Amino acid sequence: MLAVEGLTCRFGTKAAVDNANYTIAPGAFVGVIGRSGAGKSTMLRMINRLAEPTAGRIMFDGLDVTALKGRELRQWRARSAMIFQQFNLVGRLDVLTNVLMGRLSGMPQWRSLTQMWPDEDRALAMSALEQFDMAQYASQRADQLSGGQQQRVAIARALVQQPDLILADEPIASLDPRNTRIVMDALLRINKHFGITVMCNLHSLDLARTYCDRLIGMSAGRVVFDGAPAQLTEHIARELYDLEADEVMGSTPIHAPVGARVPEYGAAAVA
Ligand SMILES: Nc1ncnc2c1ncn2[C@@H]1O[C@H](COP(=O)(O)OP(=O)(O)OP(=O)(O)O)[C@@H](O)[C@H]1O
Repeated sequence: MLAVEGLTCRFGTKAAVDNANYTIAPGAFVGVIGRSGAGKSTMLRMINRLAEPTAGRIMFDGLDVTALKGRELRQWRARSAMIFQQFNLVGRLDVLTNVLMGRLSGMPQWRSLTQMWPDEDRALAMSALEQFDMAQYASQRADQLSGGQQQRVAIARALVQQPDLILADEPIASLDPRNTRIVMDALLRINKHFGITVMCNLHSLDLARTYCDRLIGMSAGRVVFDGAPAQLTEHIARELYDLEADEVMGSTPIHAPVGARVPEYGAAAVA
């Protein structure tokens, strides 16, 4: 269980996140929504401790995440895998090595320097690539892949960290509609098949409604909505997004049944 208590992050006088309070049960798929600048990235980055809270606490299963330092903080970062809009792969390295990077935190430093990966780690990494139909690209340089493929490699890397929590910061922001769907399906698969909690920042309300079982709506740093997608009325959505409402609510519904559907092995294969 993740518990956020009075969580605040100020940059100068401005509160990017202002007194956020919520709990997230294991296995949830939570969408963090809101217009640009609402504080979504800062919220996720604080949970991973990439951004330092100014006040408040983050608790995870009794662990005070806000107090962690050194090795314990590195362990927490492995348990709360981040996925970024720009994938953050090492372009000149092959796909398999990029995925194996997700195993680094559990490895002695001398071994990580030699890049002599244990067989079981290689097997785990290949299996993660297979989950997202990327195994055939294992020996290819990461920078030769399309954006959607790169993001699937990043998701495979997150998966081999064997995290408790995946924090995805606008993971589809630079993808076309087809790859958006493939990547969101990959996250849904991780969530439903492996039971890993997912928190995902999304600009598109349509996507958030389609994939998430709970939405946290932010505006000017504050949590102004917290509930099931069905509870987010058009009226609240318009308040949340203001002038951006028409843009994010879209005109074409995305036909993916909410919640229960888990993409089959290979469903993401059509890249
Ligand atoms: N390192 C920083 N220094 C100063 N201000 C920052 C910093 N990071 C974020 N902010 C400010 O905090 C506010 C929230 O930013 P944040 O990136 O968390 O919002 P967001 O909802 O993720 O927006 P977007 O969807 O555009 O990424 C913004 O006003 C932003 O300018």
